[in-house]
Amino acid sequence: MIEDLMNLRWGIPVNAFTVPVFSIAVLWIGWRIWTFTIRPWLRPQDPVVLPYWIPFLGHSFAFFGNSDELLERGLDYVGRSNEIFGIQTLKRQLYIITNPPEVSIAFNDNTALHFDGHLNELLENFGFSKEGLRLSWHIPKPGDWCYLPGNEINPELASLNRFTEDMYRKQLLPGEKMDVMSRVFMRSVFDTLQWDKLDFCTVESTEKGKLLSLRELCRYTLVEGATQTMFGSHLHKIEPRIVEYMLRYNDNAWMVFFQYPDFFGNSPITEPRRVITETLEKFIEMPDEERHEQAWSIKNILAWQKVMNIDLRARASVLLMVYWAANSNEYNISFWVLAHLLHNPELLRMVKEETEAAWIDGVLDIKLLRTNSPNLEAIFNEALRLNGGAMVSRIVREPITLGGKQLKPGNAIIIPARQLHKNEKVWGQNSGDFDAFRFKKHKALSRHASYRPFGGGKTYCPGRVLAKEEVYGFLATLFHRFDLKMAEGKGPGGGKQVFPSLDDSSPALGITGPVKSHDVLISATQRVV
Ligand code: HEM
Repeated sequence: MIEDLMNLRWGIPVNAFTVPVFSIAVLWIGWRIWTFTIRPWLRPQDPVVLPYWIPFLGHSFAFFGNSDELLERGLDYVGRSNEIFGIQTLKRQLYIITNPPEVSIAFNDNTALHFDGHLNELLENFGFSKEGLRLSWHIPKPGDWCYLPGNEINPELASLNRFTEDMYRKQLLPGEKMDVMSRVFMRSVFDTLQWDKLDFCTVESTEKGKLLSLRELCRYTLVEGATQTMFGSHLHKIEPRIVEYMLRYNDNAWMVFFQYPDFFGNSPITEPRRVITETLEKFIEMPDEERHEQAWSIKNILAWQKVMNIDLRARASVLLMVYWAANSNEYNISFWVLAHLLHNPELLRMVKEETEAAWIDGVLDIKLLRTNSPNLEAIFNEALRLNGGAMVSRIVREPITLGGKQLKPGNAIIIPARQLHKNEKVWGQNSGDFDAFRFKKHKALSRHASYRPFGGGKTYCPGRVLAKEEVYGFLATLFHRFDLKMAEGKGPGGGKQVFPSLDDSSPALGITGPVKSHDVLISATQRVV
């Protein structure tokens, strides 16, 4: 029949090459018409799937490349109505949720939409074996090796994963334990930001002052600070270049999250991942009394991991996950806030007034700074809005109808911050522009369902208040010790510097940084304080 169709109908010569090619073409056209025209018409209750060319592979490559562009294409496909649509990856379909009421429902539903399935995948991606995974969910029962009633570490006898979550929440949410972390962080910033120690970000030094790279200034200072809050100086003693490796890890961390294939061990994530994991393993193997600078939560997590007897690699993987969460966003958000301030001297002056007011008799009052800086707060929120690209994910565990669409178990939902933060129906026609006073003029916007820089629901970032203290404290120290302005004549052709662009070349996990070759060069002089 195929031969008849080819020869008689279209006059295509019939041979061993044309018959299979023609058959595949017919099948492919049939698949496209069925999948993207007939089925959506027959099943309007299913989310519309953004059309793709290759069955099974779907949008996998586009998602790993520029996921932002792919999601925007999806929004265009549904007429920017914000109805739920699907994109197909190798593993499963991803339902993209961008309509504020549905976002709120999705964050609050912990039954049909579940984080644990996603956590299992994350743990495996980070290096857990099947056995490690089994042990990490095991709830101690009478008679078990790990059943230690009356123990002070885990009195509720929770599974290791639940215990770990409990530990970092207790450590990070506002209270005395968070304050300890904040103080350690600030001590590190005070130590790093010394005029004679700025080599790590100095591009040029003259008698009049220094030319600094904003990018390097933020990257090193903030990751160094976060490392100290969790591990004190222990990791540095094992691996002096730990901050450099962590930054390289961060630059490519999406490869771990999305299981990007590592061809022949040459992936840019391979070396930093190996070095950090080995460093953490050596840290874990140190006697407890020698790890005296570690954070309270790290000490407890390691103690219960030991009771559960999970393998060393799995123990290090958990630490790496928490270490990554604690340091991967602050340097990028600091970069963007400072880039806006340096490009607008009047904004810089206003913010400096606020940060200077928090220095009382030479001591920085971090609580005063956090709660009493309305301009800085508005600029911080706006920078989070424009550059926050987290894609929160949950696995669909039970059938659920959301926004009139039926979501199928086994697939996943994605709530993409960037698309929520650019929704013109919420943020207006200038949603893509930086408006320094947007959040000052409309205070309720920071609580809007379409504003999610810190995620939401069960995994709502526990470090959000600490993050604010860290970023504000960094800026306050910088402005107190140095006079900074945008360097003149460093732009194209010796002109004004161009505002850096967002790097959207790979899937975003949190605050996205600038394109790698973009920076802001700063003229800095030392202030006499
Ligand atoms: C501007 C800075 C920060 C941003 C934008 C940010 C963003 C986020 C987001 C979007 C999530 C949710 C991820 C998800 O649901 O998949 C999250 C979770 C988390 N964040 Fe942050 N974060 C920041 C700072 C911090 C800091 C400073 C720490 C710790 C010191 C931290 C620790 C965590 C932890 C442990 C989680 C996991 C919570 C859970 O799964 O229960 N974050 N963060």
